[in-house]
Amino acid sequence: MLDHLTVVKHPLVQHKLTIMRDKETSTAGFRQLLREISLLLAYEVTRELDMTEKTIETPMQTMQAPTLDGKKLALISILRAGNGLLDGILELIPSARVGFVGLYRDEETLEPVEYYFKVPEDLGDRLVIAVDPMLATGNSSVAAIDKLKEAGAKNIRFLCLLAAPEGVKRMEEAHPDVPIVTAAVDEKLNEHGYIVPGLGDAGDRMFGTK
Ligand SMILES: O=P(O)(O)OC[C@H]1O[C@H](OP(=O)(O)OP(=O)(O)O)[C@H](O)[C@@H]1O
Ligand SMILES: O=c1cc[nH]c(=O)[nH]1
Ligand SMILES: [Mg+2]
Repeated sequence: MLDHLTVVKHPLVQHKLTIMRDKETSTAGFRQLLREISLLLAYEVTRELDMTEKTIETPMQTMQAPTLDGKKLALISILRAGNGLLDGILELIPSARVGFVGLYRDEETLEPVEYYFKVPEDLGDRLVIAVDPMLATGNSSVAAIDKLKEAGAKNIRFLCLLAAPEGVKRMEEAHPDVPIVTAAVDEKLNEHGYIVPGLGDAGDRMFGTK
């Protein structure tokens, strides 16, 4: 089992995150860095996968070699910012199945509003990795994981870039069975529900919408 919370302290992750936080970093730079960092975070969130062995012929001899066991895993992007993590991880795990949960946060209530849901049918048979760069109040990720469980998912991990302590606590209470992997846990949320020091609105910075 992964720990309930894993903070990835790898120097490359921390260096790239610092550039992403910088408000002078361009949209193109932010998007590229998110892609790069997602590969490193994917390495951590895919620890402890079930393995088996198969017989192969190397050019030298026959051997029993390790290989991943079970069905292909399912990556679930929490739209829209989740797509920034998804693209990089798909380079590493090209055969993964992919689903989408469309949610946006009402700016007044901070409650998630759902607008789309499409996931692979047999989620219950797969390891499910839900991705969203930001875990702030936790309202969006808790709602997305509620929906994934309703759709049958049993073995879920959550990958984000940046978390607030409030969001980590909320996830621990609502979904204690879901390990979280993140690059950093920041100080707190501000009065508008934004992570501080944070990096601003991940979706807007990634897509240049503000
Ligand atoms: O933990 P929470 O308080 O729920 O906040 C986190 C959510 O907010 C952002 O999405 P946003 O609503 O801005 O939508 P977007 O991805 O379309 O920009 C972010 O990508 C998370 O989904
Ligand atoms: O700081 C925050 C909080 C929620 N969503 C974001 O994109 N950033
Ligand atoms: Mg946004």
